[in-house]
Amino acid sequence: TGNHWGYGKEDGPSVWHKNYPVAQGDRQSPIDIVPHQASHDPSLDPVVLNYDQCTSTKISNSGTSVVVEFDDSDDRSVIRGGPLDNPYRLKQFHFHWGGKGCHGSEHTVGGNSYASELHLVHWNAVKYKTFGEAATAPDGLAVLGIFLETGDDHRWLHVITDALYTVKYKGSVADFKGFNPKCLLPSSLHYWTYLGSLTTPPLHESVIWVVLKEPITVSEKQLGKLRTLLFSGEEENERTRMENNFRPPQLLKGRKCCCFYH
Ligand SMILES: O=C(O)Cc1ccc(OCc2ccccc2)cc1
Ligand SMILES: [Zn+2]
Repeated sequence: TGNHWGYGKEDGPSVWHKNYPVAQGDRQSPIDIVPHQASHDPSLDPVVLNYDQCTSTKISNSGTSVVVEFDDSDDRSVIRGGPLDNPYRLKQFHFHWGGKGCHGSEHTVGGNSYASELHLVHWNAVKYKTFGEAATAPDGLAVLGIFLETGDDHRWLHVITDALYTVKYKGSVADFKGFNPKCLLPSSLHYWTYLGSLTTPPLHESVIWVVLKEPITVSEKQLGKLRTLLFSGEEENERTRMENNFRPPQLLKGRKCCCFYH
């Protein structure tokens, strides 16, 4: 119905352009990051995450991912520095992942994809009044991308995976207070940055991407719990497992990807 989109054959990334023509724009995400072609920009500052006062409010199944929301009524949780001219407020984080044994990150590195990718979505509350307004502005959003690779259990991810049963179906929402995403960060904040877009419709070209080089490690078992979520709602008789909810890399179209070491 209408602008409904998904990750299936009929409604997936290859047909999004029909309802969202910007899908074929000049600054679409994700991209394949080629480390040796990324220019080292000495003017770039370290990225700074102030997540200390950060607490989550709720967890929900958006029908395309699992989303943890935050109270963004003040600057208690912000990302600043790096390529950013202002502090950007944390609004939500969500994941993209593959199917059993298949990789599911959105960005790729030298053509290689990771098992999954975590997106921490922030908005420029200095220049824009609401998230919705920022989401349509060229410098409105800053998304921190963190790769997940499989290995040992992640020490803190179980807090999220243990709550997934409460949001199994599309449209479900549950309380999810007190989770601080700083426990999901890798040890290094070395990053790549480039100008891109939302990786899901409406695909607005409003994202300054900051993609961390160092992945975090989660277990296959923990990733498998993400796949117990459903794309479908409780009322639907079709039960479609939520997996492979990633968009493949898009054309660079002349963009430069910069990198920062500190
Ligand atoms: O991280 C990503 O996948 C990009 C992304 C970031 C934010 C986001 O929020 C949903 C949304 C944004 C703007 C308008 C309507 C809905 C949707 C996608
Ligand atoms: Zn995302």
